[in-house]
This record gives sequence, structure tokens and C-alpha cells, in this order.
Amino acid sequence: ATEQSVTQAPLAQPSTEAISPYGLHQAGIVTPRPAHGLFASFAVLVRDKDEFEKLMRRLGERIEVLTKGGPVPELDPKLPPFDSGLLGPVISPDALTITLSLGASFFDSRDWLAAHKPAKLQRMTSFPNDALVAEDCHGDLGVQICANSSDSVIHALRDLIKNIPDQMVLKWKVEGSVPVLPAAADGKAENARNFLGFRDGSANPDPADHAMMDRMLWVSAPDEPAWAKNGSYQAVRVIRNFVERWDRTALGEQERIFGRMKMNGAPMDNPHGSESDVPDYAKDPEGKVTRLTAHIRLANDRTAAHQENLILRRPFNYSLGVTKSGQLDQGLLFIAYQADLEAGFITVQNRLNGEPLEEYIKPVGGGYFFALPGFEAGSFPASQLIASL
Ligand SMILES: C=CC1=C(C)c2cc3[nH]c(cc4nc(cc5[nH]c(cc1n2)c(C)c5CCC(=O)O)C(CCC(=O)O)=C4C)c(C)c3C=C
Ligand SMILES: [Fe+2]
Repeated sequence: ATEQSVTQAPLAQPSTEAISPYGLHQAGIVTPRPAHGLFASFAVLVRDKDEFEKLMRRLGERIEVLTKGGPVPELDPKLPPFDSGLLGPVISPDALTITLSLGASFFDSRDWLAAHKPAKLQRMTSFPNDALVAEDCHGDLGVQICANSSDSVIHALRDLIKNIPDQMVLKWKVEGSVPVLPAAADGKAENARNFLGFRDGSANPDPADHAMMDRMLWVSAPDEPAWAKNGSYQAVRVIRNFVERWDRTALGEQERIFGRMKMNGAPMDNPHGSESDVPDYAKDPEGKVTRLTAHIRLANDRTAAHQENLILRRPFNYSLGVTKSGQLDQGLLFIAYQADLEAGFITVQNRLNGEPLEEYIKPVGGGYFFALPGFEAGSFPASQLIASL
């Protein structure tokens, strides 16, 4: 056999798939979740309406350039290069999306903005099982970046930091990934697994159901400022998983904790079914098959009342280093979108407080943000808010 040289090794080609950043809603919320995702939180320097507009125009411009892709401009070698070069001379779009959101602090610390804050936007407070690390929480501006490769995600983050250094200061960030699985034999997409080994996303509301999205995802309530229409509340939680402890827990107990079978993701009342099956809790009022404290039953008991609390989850698995006590530092970068933060994430999390899963998870960071409405070509993000000032 002839020896293969390194140059002959197959190269991963960044994909040419481009997702338009324009529209009624921002990309990166209902657009399919690609393999890589990052959430970065920034403090911003914005002292008046003009500075706010300047920041948003610059962000919009970079989002347009990065999501479209194309050749990188060449500059005089005596100057720092225009681009980091991470993706080579030509940027491939790679299904990149960049989703901008504003935190409560952005409004609260500026008296000219305070009256324009979305009605339900608030600073995240600690839940009973939380051990929030102050440096990894909150922020003025949230930037969710998703793409097919981690190189494209990091390239986009580095581009924003390089091009807008005077108005944005990075506070914290978490990077994650999820395997993207091919559709199964029956054509149904299978959901990827989280770091506890369970399929995650099975019961997510269907983004193709526009009536459902208008009800549970996009802001349009009469008590919300007019500019916020078509935006969405974003709950971000960095949730550590105690994976060593989990891996020593009996399979049956793991399944009872979630209320689903580990291998196929099916609800426990139909163990040989599929992850898309709907559990019938009415037949099991005492929780003999699916515990009353099972994660999925607490989160959504499938009664009409709980349909008021639906959220759209878009999580990524994250893996950092090793903790001081020698454990893997892994977990879930949980990101959820909803039309009403209180009816959505906060209500569901309050129902989950005290659940048996808590023995294996520890929320350590995150924050609440408001994902801006979409923008069109020729306009820029937050233009609706800026016009109303
Ligand atoms: C407050 C909201 C939620 C947090 C925080 C949360 C954390 C969390 N979840 C898993 C794993 C799974 N969650 C699953 C379902 C599920 N989770 C929530 C909400 C939160 N989860 C909801 C609303 C649902 C859907 C319930 C339903 O409608 O039936 C599942 C089952 C598969 C699925 O539907 O996705 C798993 C598995 C982890 C590991 C975790 C924190 C680390
Ligand atoms: Fe969950």
C-alpha cells in the first residue's frame, strides 16, 4: 500500500448553505438547529440614541457580510489583516445565523430607554437549585451564533469583536455542539442526545405550525411596546451535568427521572414506540407508569392549562475542562424562546424546582434576554425600537 501524505487527507468542506438574515423574525430561532452553537454576552457602550443606532447598523452590516459569505478583502500587509483568516480567503456561509438580544440591564441603566423595555423582560433571579456564578450571568447584549462548523461560529464571534471593539465588551460565552442526525428510515428526523444520553427536543413545538408559533413564540401582546412585535423572549441557562454520578445510576432510574426510554426516546407508557409519541397521562393519574415527578411530566402534563406554558428549546451540549475536584465540566447550554417569559420559562422552571433530576444538574450561569424582531435588507436590527425613541 502506498503511504498517504497529509495533504491527501480529506478536508472538511465548510458548507455553502446560506440562511438569509432578513425577515419578520431573526434567523436562528425557528431555523433548523445546526451542529454548533455559541452564546456570548456583552456589555455595550451606548449613551444615546445615535450611539445605539451606530452599534446596531454595524452589527447588521457584519451579520449581512458573514451570513452571505464571499472573498475576504485584501489589505496592505503593513496593516492588520481585515479578517482573522480562520476560514481562508473565501468565507463560506456554512448555515451561519447570528441572533441578537437585549438584556434588562441594557434598558434599566439608561433612563432614555427604561420606558421602552419589553413588558416581561427582567433580570434572571436564582432558583433553589442554582449556584449562579456572577461573572457568567446577565449582560446588555446577547449574541447567539449557530453554524455547521465550530470554525464558522468562532470566526463570526472574532469578526464582531474585531470590528466593533469600541462599543462591545465580551463578558462571558459558552460554546456547544449537537450531532446532527440523518433522518430515520421512516423519514422522521431523530433528535440528538444530550450529555445524559437522552434524546433532547422530542416534544418541542413544531416551528412549521405558524399558528402555534404566533401564539407561543412571537411577541404580540397588547401590553408589549409596539416595537417588540415579532421578537421573542430568550432564556439562557448554563446547566452543568454531573455526568460521573449519572453514569453510575441504574438505567431504570435514569428513565424514570426523565419519563422516557433512553434508547429510543419513547414515553414510558409506550416503551417500544418512538420519541414523537404523545404520552397519555390521563390513563396514569397516580404516576405508576410515568412518575408524577418525571421531568417531562412536570414540564408539560399535557393538560390544557400547561399548553399556556410552551417554550421552544434550542440547546447545545457544552464540554469544558476538568473541575478542581477532578470531574468533567460538561453540561447543557439551554436556550429557550417564548412569547411570554413568565408564562414560559419561569413557570416551567418553577414546576421543575425540586425534581429528582436536580441531583444530577446544577445551573451555573445564563440570563434573560429579548431577541429582537427581524430586519429587512436596507434596514438594521432594532430599527423599530430606535425609531420609537
Ligand atoms: C425550564 C425549562 C427546562 C429546563 C431548564 C430543562 C433542563 C433540562 N432538560 C433536559 C433533558 C430533557 N428535557 C426534556 C423535555 C423537556 N424539557 C423541558 C423544559 C426544560 N428542561 C420541556 C418543556 C420538555 C418537554 C416536555 C414535554 O412537552 O413533554 C427531555 C425529553 C425529550 C424532549 O422532549 O426533549 C429531555 C431528555 C436536561 C438534561 C436538562 C438540564 C441539564
Ligand atoms: Fe428538559
